[in-house]
Amino acid sequence: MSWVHEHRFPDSLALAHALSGEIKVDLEEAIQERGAASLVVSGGRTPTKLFEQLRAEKLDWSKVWITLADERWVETANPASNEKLVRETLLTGPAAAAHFVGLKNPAPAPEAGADWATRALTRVPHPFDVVLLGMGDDGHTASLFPGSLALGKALDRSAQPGCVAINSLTAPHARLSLNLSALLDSRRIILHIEGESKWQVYQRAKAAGPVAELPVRSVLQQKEVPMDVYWAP
Ligand SMILES: O=C(O)[C@H](O)[C@@H](O)[C@H](O)[C@H](O)COP(=O)(O)O
Repeated sequence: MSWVHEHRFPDSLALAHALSGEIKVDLEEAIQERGAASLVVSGGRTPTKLFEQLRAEKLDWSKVWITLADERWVETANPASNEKLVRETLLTGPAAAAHFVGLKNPAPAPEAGADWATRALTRVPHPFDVVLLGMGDDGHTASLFPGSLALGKALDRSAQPGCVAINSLTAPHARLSLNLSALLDSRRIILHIEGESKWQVYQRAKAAGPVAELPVRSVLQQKEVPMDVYWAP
C-alpha cells in the first residue's frame, strides 16, 4: 500500500521526537506559504509524549490553530475531556500561544451541540495541514466506532465536513467526532499507534474488508490525502 508510509521506532520516546519534528516542519511550511497553520489532534493516552515534545518546538505558535478530531461530551474540567488533555499537555510552554478551538459546548448532548461545533470548526484554517489520529483495538479512529448507529452518517463521503454525534457500544461517554469528510479535508493524515496489539489491528485494517468492521480503514483505504503511520512497540 504505497499510499501509506510506515515509520517504525524502537520506543515511544524516539517516535515522539521524530514525529514532533515532522509536525513542526509541516506547520512552519504552512505558516510560510499561507500565513497560518492548522493541526487536528486526537485524545487518549498515546499522544502524551508527543505533545510534550511538540509543545517545546520553536515555531510561531501564534499562527497555529489547533482543534480536536473528537471529544467526549463531558465538562472540560473532567479528566476524560480531550480538551483538558490538550490544554494541559500541549498548550503550554511555547505552544500556549496557539489558538485552540474546542468541540465541547454548553449543549446538553452532542446531538444538540454538533451544529455549533461544526460552525466553530470553520474558524480553523482548512484544508487542515496535519490531522493526527489514534486508533483503538477495535479499529476506531477519532470517534468513528464500529457498531455505532451514526457510523454510516459519519463515513458518508458526500456529507459536508463537520461534526457528528456518535456513541460507542463499548467506550464510555457520548461523543462528538469529525466526520470522514472533515478528516479528509486535510493535507496530511498521521496515524499514531503504539503497542503490539494495535500493530496487529493495523495489519488487519490494511487488508481489504468492510470499513464498518474497522473504521480506521476509512482513512487507510482513501487515496485523497497522503498518510503516514507512526508505530512504536
Ligand atoms: O477520544 C479519544 O479517545 C481519541 O480521539 C481516540 O480516537 C483515541 O485516539 C483512541 O481511542 C486511542 O486511544 P489511546 O491512545 O488511549 O489508546
